Amino acid sequence: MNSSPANTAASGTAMASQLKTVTHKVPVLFVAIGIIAIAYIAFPVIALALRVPWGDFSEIASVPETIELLKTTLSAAALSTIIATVLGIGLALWLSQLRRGASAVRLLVYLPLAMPPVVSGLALTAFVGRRGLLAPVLDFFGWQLAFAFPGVVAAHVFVTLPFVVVAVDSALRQIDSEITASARGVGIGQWMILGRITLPTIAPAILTGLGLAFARSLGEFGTTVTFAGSMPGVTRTLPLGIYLEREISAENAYALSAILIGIAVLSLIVAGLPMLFSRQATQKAQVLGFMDVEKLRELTKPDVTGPDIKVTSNGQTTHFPSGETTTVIGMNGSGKTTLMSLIAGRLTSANFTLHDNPKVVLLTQNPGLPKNASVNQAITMVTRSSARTAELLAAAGLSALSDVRVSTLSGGQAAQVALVRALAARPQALILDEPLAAIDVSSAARWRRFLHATATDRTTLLVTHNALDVAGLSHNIAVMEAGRVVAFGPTNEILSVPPTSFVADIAGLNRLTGTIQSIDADGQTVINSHNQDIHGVLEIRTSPPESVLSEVSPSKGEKATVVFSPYDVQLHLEPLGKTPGATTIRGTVHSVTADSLSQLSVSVRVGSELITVPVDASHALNASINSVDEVDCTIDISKVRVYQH
Ligand SMILES: Nc1ncnc2c1ncn2[C@@H]1O[C@H](COP(=O)(O)OP(=O)(O)OP(=O)(O)O)[C@@H](O)[C@H]1O
Repeated sequence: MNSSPANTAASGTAMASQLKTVTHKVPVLFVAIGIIAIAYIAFPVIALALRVPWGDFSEIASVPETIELLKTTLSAAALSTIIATVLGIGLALWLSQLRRGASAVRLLVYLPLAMPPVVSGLALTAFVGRRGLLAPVLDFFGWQLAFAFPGVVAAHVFVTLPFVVVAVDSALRQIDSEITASARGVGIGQWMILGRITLPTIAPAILTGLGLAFARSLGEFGTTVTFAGSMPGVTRTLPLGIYLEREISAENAYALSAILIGIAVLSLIVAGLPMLFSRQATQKAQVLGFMDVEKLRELTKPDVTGPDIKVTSNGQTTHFPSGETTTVIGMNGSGKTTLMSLIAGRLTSANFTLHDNPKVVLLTQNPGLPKNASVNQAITMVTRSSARTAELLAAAGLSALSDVRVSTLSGGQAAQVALVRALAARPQALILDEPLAAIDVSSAARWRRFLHATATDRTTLLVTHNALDVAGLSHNIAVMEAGRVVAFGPTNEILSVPPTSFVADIAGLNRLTGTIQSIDADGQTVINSHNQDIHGVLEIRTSPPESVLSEVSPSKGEKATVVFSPYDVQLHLEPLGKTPGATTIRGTVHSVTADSLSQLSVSVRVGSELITVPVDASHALNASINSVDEVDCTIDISKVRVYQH
């Protein structure tokens, strides 16, 4: 049956509506503990509710004394919550960028939570009381805090501030740092990052902090009575009123307590409402369009072509030419990401210099898109024009994603949107770290076509482990090992004379190292590699890349590299005598892997190095190759290339 795009989308929608996350049950023990914990809180509240004289409740609630208590309580709570929220958000934002001393500041901010209320009141008295440290300043301005309403607010701010800081600080610490780093990288200003990315992300935490601060302020007692006293209509809040009423009429005290609990519950509900109504965003299955390579190229071209990227790292200078793509390859941990982060200005080091200052955009494997924004909004933060964003998305074939929330994008969709956003900044230098790894084969092919077409517009550095990227996109290769560029040169030269075994793997070649034993007039050379003599033909390179390989007249005892194709190797399970015209390498079988159902690759260990030999699957099975078997590998001498180090 044919499935049209419309059908596919419709079935995708139907699927999305049926999706539910599987919840994993916790052991019954924890259910029991949870119930005990809830009961521990609920039963005292229920017991209190049973003692409230509900028949007289409205009368008690409406007497002038109660209204007065409520006014003082609510105004102090509202004012102190506003002040604590402003101070708390500012402090938490500062803490989020503080490297040293952040733990000490956190300890200090959380201190009021651990201080006995009376001690907090005494501390405030010592600081801003009538004879406190700041008394001369307060007197100069004619301000009085102690035993006055501002003192109530000051006491409440002191005890509620930690609630806001704890909530906002922990939310800020959970923000993916790549989101803000990549936003800065594509040129989004710090106020826009704050207003459009950071604050919307932490909004639920701000509301939680605000609700907790308000509720805590409603119940504040000890600090207030110690610092501001209990003057009716001025500093006496509801908790103080309840405490005093307890001596006169327990029933009235219970009724006032019910009012206090009611307001506290209401404030927590109001603070939690946005989370209650915020539904988990979902995305319908989308059918993406086709890419218009030329249009996308036109829309993302830098205004001025940038200079070469010239960097000096640990005393070694490397040029990444403008208008070309350089693939940066190397084993895991060889320092590729670190070098790219240094070039993009995300890391600094005393041993690193970037000589020119092109407009660099780095796109890491993490798309770093703001989760709360739609795709359209995320890109418009860069373009500042929704019309241009729409053009970009259309050219990239991603219009269908325009209104989709970033948090609901699939990994491959997010990777493509992140590419569009990086390009929207019209970078002079584009650094891409495995940009196509998450993208499906046909979309990746389109992006490869685009990257190939746009290479002349800028300097492109591409960190990749993918041989297709290297073969299809790369003008030059930089090979990294142990934090250094150990070889740099045109792609075909680096691939034909792999400077490391890692590059040999990518190039699909076998590589062994050794020392030159002899060279005859025809260039026939004998190399001693792992105590074996290997015969080959010496190749003198006419344009050596800036690498470990160089053009010097070779002589006996010098280091050399032997290169040959796996397809030129014959594998023999029985020891061979001398074979005319061929060189023999003895090794042990290291592993056997299946390239396809009909073809296997046998990895043969030669000393500390490995070579690969493709063999017919049926042949290998008949011969039952084992990982410990000794084998002979023969290669036609004319197919063995020898290069001097
Ligand atoms: N020039 C350098 N100076 C100091 N430390 C470095 C340097 N280069 C790399 N490192 C350290 O080596 C580690 C690995 O580096 P990095 O993440 O850059 O490797 P990579 O090649 O990108 O690895 P992968 O392919 O796994 O992503 C990091 O902890 C990094 O801090």
